[in-house]
Amino acid sequence: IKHPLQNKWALWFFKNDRTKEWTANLKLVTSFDTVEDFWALYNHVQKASKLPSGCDYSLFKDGIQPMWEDAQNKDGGRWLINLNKQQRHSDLDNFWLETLLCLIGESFEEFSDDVNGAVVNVRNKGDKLSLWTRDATRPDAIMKIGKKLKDSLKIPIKIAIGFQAHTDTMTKTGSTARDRFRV
Ligand SMILES: CN(C)c1nc(=O)c2c([nH]1)N([C@@H]1O[C@H](COP(=O)(O)OP(=O)(O)O)[C@@H](O)[C@H]1O)CN2C
Repeated sequence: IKHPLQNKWALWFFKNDRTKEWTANLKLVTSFDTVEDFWALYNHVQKASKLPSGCDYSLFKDGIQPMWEDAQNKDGGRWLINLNKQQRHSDLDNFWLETLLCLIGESFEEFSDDVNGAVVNVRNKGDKLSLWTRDATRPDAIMKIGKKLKDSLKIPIKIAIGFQAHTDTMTKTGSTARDRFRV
């Protein structure tokens, strides 16, 4: 028999078609709840580093849509990791796989229930990887999750990553919303 995961997860794909509105470009690929089905899917789809610019992958718990407006995301936020252009070759795919394994492996332990999913944005200006949590007012959960993510991706201590509330990101004017937390 297959090895069951603690949660059921859904992989979403976003392809930037400027003639359509944002939500129309977001498609559910499939969901899975066993280790074997995760690997079958992971080995089947294109690597993030090979996607055209403007595309995203999202992996979210089944029932949560990878958008701010979802009831389970609206009060939350994201740990955001900005990659430089060289990192598309050196780190992007490893970081994304490591993040996927943290999600399906419930690596955030007692705070795994705060984790809703993760997004990788493939962009010419620099790729981004983010981990979305459900409540931006839970510093203990958010800080533990951020530290664990940073450790798992082996991001150097001196490189700071920030957590932004989705309400700030939605209404931001500049490039990135303000950090509520930093590790
Ligand atoms: C329901 N709804 C419309 C809606 N709901 C959403 O949840 C949501 C959006 N819209 N997003 C739209 O994409 C633009 C690029 O964001 P980006 O994160 O791809 O980053 P870049 O600017 O392409 O680097 C955002 O500015 C926003 O327009 C992004 N987003 C998450």
